[in-house]
Amino acid sequence: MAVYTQLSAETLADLIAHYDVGELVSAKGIAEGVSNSNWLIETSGGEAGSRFILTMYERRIDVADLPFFLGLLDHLSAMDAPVPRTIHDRDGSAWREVAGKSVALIEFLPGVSVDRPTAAQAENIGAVLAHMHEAARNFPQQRSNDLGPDISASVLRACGVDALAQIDTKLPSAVAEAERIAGEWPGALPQSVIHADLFPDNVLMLGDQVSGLIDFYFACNDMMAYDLAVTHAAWSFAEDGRKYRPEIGQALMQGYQSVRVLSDAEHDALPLLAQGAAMRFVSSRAHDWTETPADALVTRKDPMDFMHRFHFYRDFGTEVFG
Ligand SMILES: Nc1ncnc2c1ncn2[C@@H]1O[C@H](COP(=O)(O)OP(=O)(O)OP(=O)(O)O)[C@@H](O)[C@H]1O
Ligand SMILES: N[C@@H](CCO)C(=O)O
Repeated sequence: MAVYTQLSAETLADLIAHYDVGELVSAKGIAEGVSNSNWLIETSGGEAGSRFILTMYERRIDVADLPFFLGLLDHLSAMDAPVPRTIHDRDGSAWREVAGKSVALIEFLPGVSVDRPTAAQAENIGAVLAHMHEAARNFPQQRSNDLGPDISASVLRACGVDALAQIDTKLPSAVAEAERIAGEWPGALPQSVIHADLFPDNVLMLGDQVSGLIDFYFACNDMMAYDLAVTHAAWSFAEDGRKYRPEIGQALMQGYQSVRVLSDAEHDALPLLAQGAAMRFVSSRAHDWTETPADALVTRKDPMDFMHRFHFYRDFGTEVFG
């Protein structure tokens, strides 16, 4: 389910008429995703092509952040990173208002999201992530990370021990662990703009090669090694989310370092950064779980998958990152 707002054919045709992309031919709602409404748009064609993604920003995203998110896509695509560029309307704007909400027309990229990555795919995603970090370094806009380790701890505290225990009796221990991580968090590792949510469903692939990085709506200025840790936590575990796949984790690290070699300080911080990355998803998933009724149309994501990953990094992180 990810079309929250119904738009009539006339409204969509009026909207598309503001862009130099030809006339609207078809618009199909996209089922994947939970945050925004998305449509696959086909037009009779223009310089920018004939297939696009139309995204309507529904919730969570602060409209004041759109210049950062959409400007970042344009910056990265101009640097040849595999990210969709935004299509600007005839007045030069990267977003418009429809039905009281902001919308953006975005380049359609080919490719599919993989459920079970191979080592070759993981190696390529590592290399593409490092290229993206390098390409984003001179992006002029700033956005702070509003889901850092302090926030994970305060979100978990706000959920409350009772609510956490109702999800799983082992979940309340996350509060003290999140506070410890926040207290030990490194301060001065190299930064760039990071994706911060590079899960397999946010990567499009053609064979072994990444054809698109999408969903930059958590992007922010933060430590590059933290983004690598997020990606490691998101990619290197089997389908049930809990069994480490060493060949994937190793290939990801190798791919990343084939483009950008980590400093000793970054390397030494990885076990802690990976614990913080896992805890970021424990906290947001626990928060969403307590806010979403069990019978809601949106499937709730299990915070315990990432609690297992957190334990793994806490107990074996030094070994895993060598
Ligand atoms: N530029 C693109 N090119 C091709 N397909 C895309 C593109 N952007 C999005 N999609 C498709 O639309 C789906 C939903 O997009 P996305 O993941 O950004 O949704 P969302 O609701 O904004 O985010 P979330 O995953 O956080 O809920 C993706 O799974 C992908 O199939
Ligand atoms: N990718 C995240 C959702 C966005 O915060 C998760 O799987 O929990």
